[in-house]
Amino acid sequence: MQDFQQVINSIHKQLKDEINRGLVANYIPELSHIDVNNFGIHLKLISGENFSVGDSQVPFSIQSISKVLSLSLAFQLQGNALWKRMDVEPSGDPFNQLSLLELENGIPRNPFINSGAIVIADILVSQLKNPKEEFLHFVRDLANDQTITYNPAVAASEKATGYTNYAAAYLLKSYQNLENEVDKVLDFYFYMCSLEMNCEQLTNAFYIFANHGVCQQNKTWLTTSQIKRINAIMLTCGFYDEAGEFAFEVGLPGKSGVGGGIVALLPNNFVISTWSPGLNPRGNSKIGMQALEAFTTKTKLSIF
Ligand SMILES: NC(=O)CC[C@H](N)C(=O)O
Repeated sequence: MQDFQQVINSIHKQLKDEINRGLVANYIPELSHIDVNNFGIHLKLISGENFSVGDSQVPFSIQSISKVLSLSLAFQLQGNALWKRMDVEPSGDPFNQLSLLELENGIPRNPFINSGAIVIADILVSQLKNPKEEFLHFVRDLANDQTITYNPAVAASEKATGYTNYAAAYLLKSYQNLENEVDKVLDFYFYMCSLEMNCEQLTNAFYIFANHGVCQQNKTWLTTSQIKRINAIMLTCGFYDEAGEFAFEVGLPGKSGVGGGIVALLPNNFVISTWSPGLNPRGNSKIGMQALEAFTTKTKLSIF
């Protein structure tokens, strides 16, 4: 077996002093205080073995990574009916782009751009009695970790400044693709994005995507076919308008968030998470992408 600890140690060492680390997201004021020098990696093999380096135990705002988890819960509850309300095509546009939504009559391109994730939030608000509590329980159970929580200050900060998300939600409403009131749906959406997890917790939560829907506690959460579909959407749409570049450089399905986290996986093999809060111009973690490119190149483990 390869010496995975040595591989991630060397990647961490090589990138930890890189001067150009990208810029911390500041459009959500509460995220702008995060130290750009944080850098952690956690690798979990399908066997359950763990390898960690750097700030892998420090919780951070998972932001758009939560969109994979909300899609999973909505898919579990609604099955294929949810595809009537959104598509599964990459947008090739930034995550908060609105013009496509108008052009395509209120049907979001995919569940990982903001408008698609707002429709998923609407589905969960309709289906669940206490959406915030039940979504949090779902994530905690998936990761087998009851310490995972929301950060209400981050949710409030985004609520106060999230005008583009309000615009997207009103546009969806005008096309009758939002059942609930805009404020109610966005309140849940902002909480969902404010979830805090560390690299290890993320690999635990995403273990099911590498293991046909079955978590480490042997519980089945989604069918093999549903997992296949979610992994396909992660590969084609997981990195906003940089999904092609991520597939080209890294070659794994994955998802990023503006908090600087990335989680990626190789089915039947491993889940890996990185956190480095500096973003490139397209909103993906700069150092995280470089670390994952180095990982799949050094280990020769990618879907290609
Ligand atoms: N890409 C992201 O991580 C964006 C999530 C953020 N909460 C937003 O809606 O803008």
